[in-house]
Amino acid sequence: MAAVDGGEVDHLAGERATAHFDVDAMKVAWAGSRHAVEVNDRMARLVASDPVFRKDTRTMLSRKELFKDTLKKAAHAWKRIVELRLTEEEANLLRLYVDQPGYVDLHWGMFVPAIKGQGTEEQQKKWVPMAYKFQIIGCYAQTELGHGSNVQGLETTATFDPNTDEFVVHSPTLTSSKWWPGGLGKASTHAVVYARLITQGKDYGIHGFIVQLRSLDDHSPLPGITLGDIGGKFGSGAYNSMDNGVLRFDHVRIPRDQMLMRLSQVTREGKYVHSDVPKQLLYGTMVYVRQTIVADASKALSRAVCIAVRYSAIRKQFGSQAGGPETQVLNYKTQQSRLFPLLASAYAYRFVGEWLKWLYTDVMQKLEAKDYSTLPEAHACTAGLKSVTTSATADAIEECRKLCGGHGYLNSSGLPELFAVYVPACTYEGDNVVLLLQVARFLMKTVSQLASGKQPVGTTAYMGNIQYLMQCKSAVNTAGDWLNPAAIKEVFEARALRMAVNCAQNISKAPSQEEGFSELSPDLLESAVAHVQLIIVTKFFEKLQQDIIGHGVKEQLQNLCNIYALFLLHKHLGDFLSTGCITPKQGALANEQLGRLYAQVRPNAVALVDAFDYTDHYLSSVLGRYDGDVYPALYAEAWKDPLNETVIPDGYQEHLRPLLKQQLKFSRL
Ligand SMILES: CC/C=C\C/C=C\C/C=C\C/C=C\CCC(=O)SCCNC(=O)CCNC(=O)[C@H](O)C(C)(C)COP(=O)(O)OP(=O)(O)OC[C@H]1O[C@@H](n2cnc3c(N)ncnc32)[C@H](O)[C@@H]1OP(=O)(O)O
Ligand SMILES: Cc1cc2nc3c(=O)[nH]c(=O)nc-3n(C[C@H](O)[C@H](O)[C@H](O)COP(=O)(O)OP(=O)(O)OC[C@H]3O[C@@H](n4cnc5c(N)ncnc54)[C@H](O)[C@@H]3O)c2cc1C
Repeated sequence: MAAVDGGEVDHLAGERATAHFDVDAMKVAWAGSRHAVEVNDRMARLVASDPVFRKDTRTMLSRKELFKDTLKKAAHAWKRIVELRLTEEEANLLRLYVDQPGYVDLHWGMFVPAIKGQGTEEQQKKWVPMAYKFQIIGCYAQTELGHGSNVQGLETTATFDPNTDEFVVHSPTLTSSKWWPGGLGKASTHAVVYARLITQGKDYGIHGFIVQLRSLDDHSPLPGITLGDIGGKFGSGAYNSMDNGVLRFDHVRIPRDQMLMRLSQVTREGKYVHSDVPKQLLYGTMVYVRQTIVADASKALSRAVCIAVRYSAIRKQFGSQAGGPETQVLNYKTQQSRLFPLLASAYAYRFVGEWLKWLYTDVMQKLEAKDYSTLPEAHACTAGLKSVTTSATADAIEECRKLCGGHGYLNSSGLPELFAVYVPACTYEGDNVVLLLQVARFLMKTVSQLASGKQPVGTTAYMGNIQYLMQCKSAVNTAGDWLNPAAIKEVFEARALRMAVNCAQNISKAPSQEEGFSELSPDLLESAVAHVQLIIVTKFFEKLQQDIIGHGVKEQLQNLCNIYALFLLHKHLGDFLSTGCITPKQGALANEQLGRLYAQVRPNAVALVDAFDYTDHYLSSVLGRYDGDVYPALYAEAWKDPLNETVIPDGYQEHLRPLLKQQLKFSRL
């Protein structure tokens, strides 16, 4: 302890020695089970030890080279999966650790789930085995040039022709061109295409269809199909490994049985039949993927935090008055107050992601049994958590870059690429604002039902306690009182409920519900965020109720949970004060407690990021190296840049030399 506080520990081995808990046990808490630690570790090492999966020069490749490299890695990964007879769990992890966005993400992440979720048993029997063997490659073609968020506004048509028992898929306008689907541009042979179903002259709205795009012999586009890549995207390397595509149909015919018919069918005669299920199940693939994106948020955030914590323990600046050692930047209170809430958030998102996976599985089981009652909550939770965790993670990666000073801006830090790959998560699978408005709509409905005596359940159950929560006052008296989970939960519940009720009351004053909702939408966003943050805090507390084994592990998690909650309270102090949930004095006490908690995390910080168990290959950061040997690595990395291949740069003879040797002088000189 003294060594850390005194700034004498200048390498990561010393940092690890100061930890007050069993890191291996924390690895189990983080991964979910001992089995999960073992399989993660094995797959990460398998990837790290394979030269085909190297990624250290990735940011120096041209777009074409990068794309070819992605095809090579995907094919090699598949070869290893088959050769080693990996299980589905192992194969998913192997792909995760390859860590290069590519068509396989959409093939496994959306195309297969769409067929499984929306196809009949017969359709699944036909298509899923082909997809599982990679005899076909699929993508998810929903978004168009003119519409992404407004799914009901899509323009592509699929018109049934009873004469031939086929659908005619067509892009009637430029804006109906499919635009964005990952894997579509160059790799996919098939797509699940979302189009307006028209039969017997009537438009029945959006439905999914399996459409073959390219020849299985030579990969050329099939007749009537125009397709390609939509062009370079944000950042060098990064998401440019993905072939997001454009696709147009010119009266392309597909057999009737390629309409995904689990939810609704078109008969041989062209009659439209809708099963007895909610129409929203059409959006089921998006709900599934949003749930996986929450788990991905904790991965991305923990990577960035791991880099920033390790480097902050190595980096020293100032602090030496008499020629003594300088201070590790991790010892600066400002560095701690910026970094430790992000560390806590990584753990919080990990646990809420675990819970969301459980919720999703539970809802799916209920749907199988034709119980659709929990669907709205599943939608609100996946949409809200996707939105809050991805926005916070994107901001946090950028904050970690700044926390690493100048070196964080180098590609070799790993942070610019991580940010560029991650930031579209705020947009894809539902723009974060659009999704929060869905949560707000759900909250307004729940509030309006309170008057009728309907008891809310699940994550809105707290709203049933309206009499108390609308008028309660926090009893916190000392900074230490903020360590009581009940005190924290109460103010988070009161804040979320009061914000929702305020919005509902203001909406009711508007000429119409719709106008009120539109006018109040900025407030509704904040109300939705408050509700989602309550969910994350609550699930962290619930995690602490579980059987957590290992010396000191629970204590560390308790600290992180309190940091997460009190940091939010501090950040959104305006909400808590304006709704009268706490007093300014109580706000100040929360901040005081936060400072104490940071001091407790400090000696454990490096061990807490070690518990993520990331290989140096996966982190791909000279700043985040496990051994902390940062400077030689930074120095060596610079010499790998193509610009350093020659001492004299290309262009010297044409452009630099003439300039330096010029005879022309400005007349005024
Ligand atoms: C590298 C990672 C590896 C693996 C993982 C793999 C893949 C993921 C990784 C990367 C992702 C890469 C690419 C992303 C792919 C995409 O982006 S696909 C395209 C995604 N597009 C969207 O998300 C569009 C967003 N828009 C919508 O979801 C909807 O259109 C809308 C909800 C915003 C609005 O729809 P409307 O039909 O107009 O709805 P409404 O009138 O507002 O609501 C009607 C009622 O339906 C309820 N509802 C809406 N959505 C759902 C849903 N999903 N589930 C259940 N219920 C839903 C809504 O609440 C309303 O209910 P009421 O009771 O109030 O009537
Ligand atoms: C990297 C990447 C990969 C993608 N992959 C796929 C894929 O594989 N398949 C696929 O089908 N699609 C894919 N998409 C498309 C993606 O799903 C859409 O871009 C996303 O759903 C957002 O829709 P939009 O582009 O229409 O945004 P818009 O809705 O046009 O958003 C523009 C702005 O308008 C605001 N806005 C929109 N509606 C409202 C409203 N009702 N109230 C208030 N504000 C509003 C938004 O907040 C935003 O600020 C991908 C996108 C990206 C960036």
